[in-house]
Amino acid sequence: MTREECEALDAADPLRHFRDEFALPDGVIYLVGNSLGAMPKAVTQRVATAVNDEWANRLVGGWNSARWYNQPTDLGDRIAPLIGAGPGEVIVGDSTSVAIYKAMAAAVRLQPGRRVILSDLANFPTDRYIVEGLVKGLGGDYRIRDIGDLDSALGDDVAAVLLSQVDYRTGARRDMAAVTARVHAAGALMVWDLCHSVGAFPIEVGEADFALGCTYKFLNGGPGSPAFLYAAPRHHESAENILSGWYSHADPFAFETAYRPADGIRRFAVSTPHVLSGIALSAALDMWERVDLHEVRAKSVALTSLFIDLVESSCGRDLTLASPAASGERGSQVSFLHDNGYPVMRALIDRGVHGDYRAPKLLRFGFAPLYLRYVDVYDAAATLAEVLGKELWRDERYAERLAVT
Ligand SMILES: Cc1ncc(COP(=O)(O)O)c(C=O)c1O
Ligand SMILES: Nc1c(O)cccc1C(=O)C[C@H](N)C(=O)O
Repeated sequence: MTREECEALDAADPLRHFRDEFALPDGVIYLVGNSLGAMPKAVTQRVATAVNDEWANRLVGGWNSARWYNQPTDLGDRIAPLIGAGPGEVIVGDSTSVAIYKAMAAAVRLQPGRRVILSDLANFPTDRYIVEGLVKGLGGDYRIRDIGDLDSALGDDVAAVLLSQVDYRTGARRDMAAVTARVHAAGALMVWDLCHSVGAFPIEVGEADFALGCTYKFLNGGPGSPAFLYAAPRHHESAENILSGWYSHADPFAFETAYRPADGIRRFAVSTPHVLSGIALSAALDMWERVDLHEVRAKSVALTSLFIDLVESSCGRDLTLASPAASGERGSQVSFLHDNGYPVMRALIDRGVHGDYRAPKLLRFGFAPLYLRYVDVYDAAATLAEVLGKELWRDERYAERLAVT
């Protein structure tokens, strides 16, 4: 494909108008929307209003008049359609790690007599660390088993399974419905981490028991924006929130001495919402209400396929594709292996192409269809070919490790 052909694709792109809604620095091709999404311009005004009007003038009254108190469920209801859930099924707050803790604790305690949690060693480390902490906290004879081959790992001792739909390293995408059905057939509950899925393509939570994810990647909620947690309605009455803070109480402002869980999804809240972070997220969700996720998926497949084709034809000898070659098996990212992945990525970023590096050898590129153009993909592949072809990464400046990679 030529650059002119990419320009023609951009001109015909049904999502092209969304790019103007983002603040993007000049000269940057941003391929890290799978880590921290770009900022929707509308956030500036929305946060300014929240601070200067709602906080400054309404003071504590803002909990009622600005609906800060309702933010966890208001935002949850707006995220629900993005994951195929309904109103009253999603709550927003805390971080993904905290949501994992709550979901896994609830799932395990719904399964008396089963003591094994299946966890994927390749999952993002926090998922694993949180489950290890939970097992210690629960005491008794709870234990973790690595998934490896799912069918052999499933048995009548398995209480719950935790998996990411999209692998953070390779971008490989699992079939949620098929996996959930296999887990249920073995009598276990299914908990999905949707961090790398939400906003990247349409999701159907379907029969899943719990699902959670962050809002700062493809949803563009901003650094540290709150996480979401879905609980299937069939569990609302019986599941327990291990972090039984006052926001999960049936009547928080009754200040009762005894804990009584709220009905519905509110029982999975914990405490005071991070209101300003939620406000930034709400501005991003205003935009998502106008987005067709099927168009997002179609463009994501086209962008990732184009990038793979261009990179393999220009510098295929230097790199090994770590993502699935079949587009149906990928999320919205492409990863390549290179022995000197870290300095290669630093050299790329220095030339305006922002991807990220995951130890030990991975170059990772995320494709956010709302603000990326086909020409960006073309130019990014050309810059990568130049960095590799001229060995521009062999510069001592690129060896220094930054704290966040
Ligand atoms: C799959 C996955 N789970 C969880 C997290 C992060 O969790 P938290 O938002 O709690 O830092 C990330 C990325 O940071 C992730 O990629
Ligand atoms: N959550 C992050 C952070 O607090 C600092 C830097 C990066 C992140 C990320 O989100 C990384 C991302 N989950 C990953 O897939 O590697």
